[in-house]
Amino acid sequence: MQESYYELTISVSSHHELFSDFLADTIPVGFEETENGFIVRSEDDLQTIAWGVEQFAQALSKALSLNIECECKQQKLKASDWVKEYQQSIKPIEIDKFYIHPTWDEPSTEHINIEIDPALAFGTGHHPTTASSLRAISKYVKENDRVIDVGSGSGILGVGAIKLGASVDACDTDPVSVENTLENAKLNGVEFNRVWEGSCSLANDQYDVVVANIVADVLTFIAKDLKAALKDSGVLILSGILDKYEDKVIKYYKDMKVVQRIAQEEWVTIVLQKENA
Ligand SMILES: C[S@@+](CC[C@H](N)C(=O)[O-])C[C@H]1O[C@@H](n2cnc3c(N)ncnc32)[C@H](O)[C@@H]1O
Repeated sequence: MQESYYELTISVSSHHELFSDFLADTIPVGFEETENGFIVRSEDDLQTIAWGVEQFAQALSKALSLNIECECKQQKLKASDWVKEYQQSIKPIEIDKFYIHPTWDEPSTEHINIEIDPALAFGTGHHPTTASSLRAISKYVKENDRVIDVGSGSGILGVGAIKLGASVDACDTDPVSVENTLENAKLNGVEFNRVWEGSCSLANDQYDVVVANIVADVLTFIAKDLKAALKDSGVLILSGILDKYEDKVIKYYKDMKVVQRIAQEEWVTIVLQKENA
């Protein structure tokens, strides 16, 4: 990593969108949009870009017969180790039976450890929806259970269930998440029974525990599939629900009984069973 980098701050008095299009079309690096302009950062000197932006502002002012003010200021800044700073911000977290720790931290001797590489994907256990799903898994998943993690993301929930002795399938509509699920399983020295790209409509089994930490709307769209994947005695864990949408989601599961509700911040996780279970 270089010891310093250049930061170009561009302020424009109007026509923000046209400047944004110009930058997107002409500069080889990304940029940040601010309230009155843009910030460009690069390890290379950005004077040429500053010159180009000023020329564009002049041409635009002329074409529109307006006075569009544009100021470009470049500074050379000392680079800090962003990766290290980010890593230090991710702390291990204890969730009931589980201890979720980044690869660079020591495991616990008293918990079931889940190792995570936060560079991989969503799902470090720090988000309330993941944390409360893990609480529910900790309580309801038993040894030899068949479990499916629908919307597996990093695979953290499925990995937790495998470590409790379950045989676990996982699926996600996002191919990158599918890869991350497999990578995190490897990192934790465990194996999923089956992992696929897509949703639980492609499951060819019924499960003792179905867990889906997705958003409220999706939980309503796939309600039928989630219920079909559940054994009669099974437990369905729904998470990713903002409390304001809880009633809306529950309407799609009114043939089931709520056996537990876990609220954390503005999020709720609902645990359901079939009425006759
Ligand atoms: C909020 S993340 C949860 C990740 C992980 N299970 C956790 O608890 O941290 C939701 C995941 O659901 C996936 N997803 C969205 N819609 C889906 C669907 N219909 N079926 C399966 N997965 C879906 C997304 O790609 C995303 O990876």
